Amino acid sequence: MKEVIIATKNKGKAREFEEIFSSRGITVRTLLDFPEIPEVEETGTTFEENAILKAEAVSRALNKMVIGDDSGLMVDALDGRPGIFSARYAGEQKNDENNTDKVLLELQGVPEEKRTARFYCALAIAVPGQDTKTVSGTCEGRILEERRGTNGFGYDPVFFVPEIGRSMAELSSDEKNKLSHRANALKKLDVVLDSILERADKS
Ligand SMILES: O=c1[nH]c(=O)c2ncn([C@@H]3O[C@H](COP(=O)(O)OP(=O)(O)OP(=O)(O)O)[C@@H](O)[C@H]3O)c2[nH]1
Ligand SMILES: [Mg+2]
Repeated sequence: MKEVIIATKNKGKAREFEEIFSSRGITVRTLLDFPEIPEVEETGTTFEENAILKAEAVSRALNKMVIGDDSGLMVDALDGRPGIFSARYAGEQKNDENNTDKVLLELQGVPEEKRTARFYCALAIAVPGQDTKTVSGTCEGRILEERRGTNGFGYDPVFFVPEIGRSMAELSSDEKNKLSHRANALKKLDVVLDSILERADKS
């Protein structure tokens, strides 16, 4: 059985990785399956550094191949914020609801053409005894003035995808998984991942 471990506790991310990998016959496990692994501190200054921290810490703990995902929203009118702080943007009150409210508040009065933004996803793949590799993917869009749709997670309800004319939370999971920052990053990991999984299958 092919299996991939993702170093995440985020249920929204976990679901997307499961959706993407299940169509290829790969089972996904996440930190929700390994509650004994301690929290990894995200002390990096870039998405890539944080993805590496998560992937390597969990790979060391389990002695297995592990993928780390560090991702977030970058709003041009906010000089790229919330960026790597996307999950903790509302400080002590951090959660998807409050983080999104904070972005909407900060963008009050900013006209549509200046509300451009992108989602960014860095993935790190850590394999015992090998150098860790990173890839990244983006998805361009713009921040709406209010929420639209209930699918997805995080900032999805306020992230408008121009090429499709709907918010990310109005897309089905299949639609999101074709164009998201996470999907775009994963495409770049495919070749590496396939060869690792082939080898694991034979051993
Ligand atoms: O609307 C969204 N659609 C997405 O597709 C998406 N991907 C990331 N994000 C935001 O960025 C933070 C990641 O921060 P993050 O990489 O540190 O993850 P996290 O702390 O939630 O979990 P973990 O993987 O670290 O355990 C998340 O919490 C979200 O707020 C997204 N928002
Ligand atoms: Mg995190």
